[in-house]
Amino acid sequence: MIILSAAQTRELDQATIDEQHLPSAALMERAATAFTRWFFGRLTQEEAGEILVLCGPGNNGGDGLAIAHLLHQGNYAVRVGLLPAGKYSADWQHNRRHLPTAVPVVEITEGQLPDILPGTAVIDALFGTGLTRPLTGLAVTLVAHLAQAKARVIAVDIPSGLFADAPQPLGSAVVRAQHTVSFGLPKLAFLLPQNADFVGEWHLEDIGLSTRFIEGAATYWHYTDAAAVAQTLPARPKFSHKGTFGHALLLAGSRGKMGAALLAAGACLRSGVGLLTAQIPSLGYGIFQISQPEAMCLPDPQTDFISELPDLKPYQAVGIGPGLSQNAASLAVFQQLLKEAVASKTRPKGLPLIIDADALNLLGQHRELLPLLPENTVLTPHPKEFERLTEPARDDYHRLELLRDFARTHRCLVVLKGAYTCLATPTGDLHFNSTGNPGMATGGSGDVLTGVLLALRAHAQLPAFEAVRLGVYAHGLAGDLAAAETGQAGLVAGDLVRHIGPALATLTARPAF
Ligand SMILES: NC(=O)C1=CN([C@@H]2O[C@H](COP(=O)(O)OP(=O)(O)OC[C@H]3O[C@@H](n4cnc5c(N)ncnc54)[C@H](OP(=O)(O)O)[C@@H]3O)[C@@H](O)[C@H]2O)[C@@H](O)CC1
Ligand SMILES: [K+]
Repeated sequence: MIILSAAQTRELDQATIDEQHLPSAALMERAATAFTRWFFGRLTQEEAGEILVLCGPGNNGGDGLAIAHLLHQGNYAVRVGLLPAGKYSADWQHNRRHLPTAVPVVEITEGQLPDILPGTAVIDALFGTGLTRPLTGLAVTLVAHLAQAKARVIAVDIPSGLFADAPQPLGSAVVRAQHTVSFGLPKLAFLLPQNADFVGEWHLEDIGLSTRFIEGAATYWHYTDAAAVAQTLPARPKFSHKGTFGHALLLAGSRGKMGAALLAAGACLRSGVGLLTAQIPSLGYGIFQISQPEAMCLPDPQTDFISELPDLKPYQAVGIGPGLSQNAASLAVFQQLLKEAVASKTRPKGLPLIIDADALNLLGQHRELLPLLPENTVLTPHPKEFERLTEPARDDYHRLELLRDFARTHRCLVVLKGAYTCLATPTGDLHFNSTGNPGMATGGSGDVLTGVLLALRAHAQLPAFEAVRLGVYAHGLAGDLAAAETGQAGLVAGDLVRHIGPALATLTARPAF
């Protein structure tokens, strides 16, 4: 799925109207019908009580009027509050004329704000994607009134006052919704932590927007849903052998952090790698061999950390970082790895690398190493690690700019971890992930991701970008499958390892018939 700017969303609406020869009020009717379908499925007449629909002067307000009409037809008790303005959109006027007189309508003024009892279901249709500036005057008073009333707020398309694709000035008034029911495509604003309190839980409703326009639209924002990754993992041919799926090398672990190495190794093995070798400090040799009998183990001469890089010839991908520690010896190993991973005659694209955790911190301290990264190297920072590689971000939108610039400049794949993990590519595209849950905010989740990505990058048939997008999605899906069993609070990283196989199974190609 793609994500469009507010301006492109307007073009999409227009393209749909033109292509399908629709009166524009008919598209609005579709939006209102989709919204009420969602609403009917969520709240009965008794649960909803008397609903208040707040309508602004544009098409978002027009949606609100059409929604009020449909709720009334559905025997819900509904009243409308209108935000007065100098001009109203044509479709707003159409829906205002057709609103049954049995629906009470009040024009809101500073002196006459609507009564809202705690728990009242309020539908926010004040402003949508046509917002051109922060709210002022009466709209600000109304937003504050709504917040104070402790209402249950459901936003139509987007919470009023929130820009769909850009930050609003600090302190701007924005409606805080518990639910946002949006049309067609997700909005960038929904995916950023700074907007979470405004957007609440968001839901997408299909209103039959022009697929031709969507397919041709130029955007670098993407949303990885199930359709984007379906059948990405090649099916295993009957006559395959362990060499078919690659031999991966993992450099991980130090005293007190052997768990990170074990989690990454377990995840790599469960993600279909042919062979896995792990270079680990020798103190972990026994526990590693017992816990991961399927992996081969190279004990480092050092007891507590890694100090040597093995011969890289046998390997199709290398993962470095989980639990590594940041001492001089690990830095030397990391530098050596980067020098040897560069493109050569035998490996024209360079050696696929996954760089995580302490290896990212080493990279942040030694940015002179950045030009050595082979093309399509995978970096998996969380926001703090990313900041160490670049600079502190002013806000979430600025962080996305930094992310995009970084991936383009260094021609690498950067996985910025968090809710809606964002994968930035060398071409400047940003892919937000749709799977995962807050239960995964627990120690070791990142180590598991490194293991998954290591296996998929070692796979000969998966191109770099497809491998990483698939791995990020499958990792989140494993988290969702695990949380269904353990609950979010009870989820630990080891549960992700147990569920990564079933997650990948749902994303495997079915043989053509
Ligand atoms: N197009 C379609 O067919 C479909 C559209 N759909 C729906 O329409 C929504 C988009 O509608 P929209 O473009 O009319 O924008 P919307 O946000 O309602 O209001 C803009 C108005 O507000 C004004 N204004 C702006 N900022 C302001 C501010 N801070 N303070 C005060 N005023 C401000 C602005 O006037 P301005 O002063 O900027 O000229 C303009 O008059 C979309 O979110 C979805 O819900 C669906 O029904 C599907 C079909
Ligand atoms: K709204």
